[in-house]
Amino acid sequence: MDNNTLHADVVVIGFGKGGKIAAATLGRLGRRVVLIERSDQMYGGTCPNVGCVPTKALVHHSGNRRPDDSPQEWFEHAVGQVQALTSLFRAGNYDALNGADTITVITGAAAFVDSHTVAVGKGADRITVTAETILINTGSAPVIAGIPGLADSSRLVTNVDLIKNTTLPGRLAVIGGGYLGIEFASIYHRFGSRVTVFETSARILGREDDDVAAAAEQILTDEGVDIVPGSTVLEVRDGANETTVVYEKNGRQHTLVVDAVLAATGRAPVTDGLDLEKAGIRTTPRGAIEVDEYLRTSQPHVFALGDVNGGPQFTYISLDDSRIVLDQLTGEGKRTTTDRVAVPATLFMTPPLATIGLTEKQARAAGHRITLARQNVADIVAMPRAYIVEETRGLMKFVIDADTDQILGAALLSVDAQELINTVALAMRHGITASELRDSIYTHPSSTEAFNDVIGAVIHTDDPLDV
Ligand SMILES: Cc1cc2nc3c(=O)[nH]c(=O)nc-3n(C[C@H](O)[C@H](O)[C@H](O)COP(=O)(O)OP(=O)(O)OC[C@H]3O[C@@H](n4cnc5c(N)ncnc54)[C@H](O)[C@@H]3O)c2cc1C
Ligand SMILES: NC(=O)c1ccc[n+]([C@@H]2O[C@H](COP(=O)([O-])OP(=O)(O)OC[C@H]3O[C@@H](n4cnc5c(N)ncnc54)[C@H](O)[C@@H]3O)[C@@H](O)[C@H]2O)c1
Repeated sequence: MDNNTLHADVVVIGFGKGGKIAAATLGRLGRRVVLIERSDQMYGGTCPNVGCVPTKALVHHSGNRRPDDSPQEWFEHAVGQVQALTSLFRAGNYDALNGADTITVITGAAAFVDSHTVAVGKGADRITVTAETILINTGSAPVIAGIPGLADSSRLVTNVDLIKNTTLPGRLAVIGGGYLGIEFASIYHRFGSRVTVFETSARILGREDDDVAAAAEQILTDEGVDIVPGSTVLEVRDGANETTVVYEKNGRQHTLVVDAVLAATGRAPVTDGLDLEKAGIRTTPRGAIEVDEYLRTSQPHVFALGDVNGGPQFTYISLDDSRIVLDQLTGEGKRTTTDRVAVPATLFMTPPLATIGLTEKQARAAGHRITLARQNVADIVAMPRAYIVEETRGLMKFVIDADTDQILGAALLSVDAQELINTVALAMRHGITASELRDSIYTHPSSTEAFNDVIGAVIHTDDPLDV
């Protein structure tokens, strides 16, 4: 074969979490793997380059700014630190794969030629790769809402622009009060931007119970973030030096002048340019690649992993997708997406909001008789750590099945919540009851020992005997 025609056992399209883990594992097992990534700035995918890692590093740096530090200088320094970190991770990701004898990394956008062949590049530079198995791991990209003037605005920014630009926007409008919008609102406010969040729903964080979303909203508004729930952005109008956001709230029209507008209204699977139709690979009405519970597409030798398959958009889900695919390719072929129990999530505002399982609303709708336990962090006597680290804001809430004492769900808006939720997840997965979690021995002073108090702090029960 010439240099422009390769044959591999496995081709991976996209250097995301699931794809790279699958590539590394298969390479170690002696399979010939070709991984194709369209951008030399994206080795390792979204998470280490423009997603989880830089945003959480910015949470860290924004929290360290002292009142007398110049916002612009502090921000520029922070972006520099974050870029150094992401460069390091990017290089590490590239070397880890391309350094292996069995793995070749090609940089360029891949497209299907037929169901066993993908091509990269054009003309004399075109490389064609055929393979028995193909993994698609092309991730997701921001949805730009169809608001007049938004897509063409010179001040429209995405997570990628914000993370890389060293100029701190003086006034930032965030459209969307979900994970991305609230994390950026919290971060940029703490760096010194004047931040306004526009959310169409009656509340930000609409998936959470009202008491939890209200507590998160209160923390943000107390800090000085402006939140405009129940609003509709009608137009984004560029001026010479600034942009005007025109919006409606309670039937009245208002304007806000800003320096940047962040689109945070969701992310859609990336399938553009893949020429899926040439391979006979179907997509869903929402634009995701259609997969079964083993992540096989409509072509059984082609798998789709991570955000592109329309599943929950988290790095650890992409990682778990790779376990399912590897089990198909090298294991017993039993693992499926339906095996997942109690998948936690954390929104990294300050303090973080970590959630798992059913909300109170969902538990009631599902017909459970429930016991509710909830305490404000400031009132949790067993958790002096909150006072030690001077972060006593937030609350912890547990939704417990009154009949079985199993934990149905939890929402922890608290310092260290991103760690605490993993203990709750483990308990839920392994059938550890709420009482057992409450009565366990935890180190002191730690945040986990809050469970000793909170799970006993019953505020409501559906059990008639207890009323
Ligand atoms: C700002 C932000 C913060 C986030 N924070 C968190 C967090 O804290 N925790 C968490 O769990 N999740 C977080 N997420 C979500 C998480 O980043 C994603 O769910 C995860 O990265 C998806 O990984 P993936 O494997 O699907 O693919 P990705 O990591 O998105 O990788 C896909 C890769 O495919 C490449 N590609 C696309 N098309 C082609 C093509 N035709 N040819 C070749 N290559 C192609 C892309 O360039 C990209 O590198 C965050 C997301 C964002 C945007
Ligand atoms: N910490 C994390 O794990 C993390 C952080 C960032 C992003 N993510 C992932 O990325 C995904 C995408 O994040 P996201 O925040 O963009 O999406 P999202 O779905 O979480 O939130 C979008 C929000 O925008 C609102 N909205 C939609 N259209 C609107 C409009 N025209 N005007 C105003 N508001 C509007 C929705 O009601 C919703 O509240 C998340 O769902 C999450 O899976 C994860």
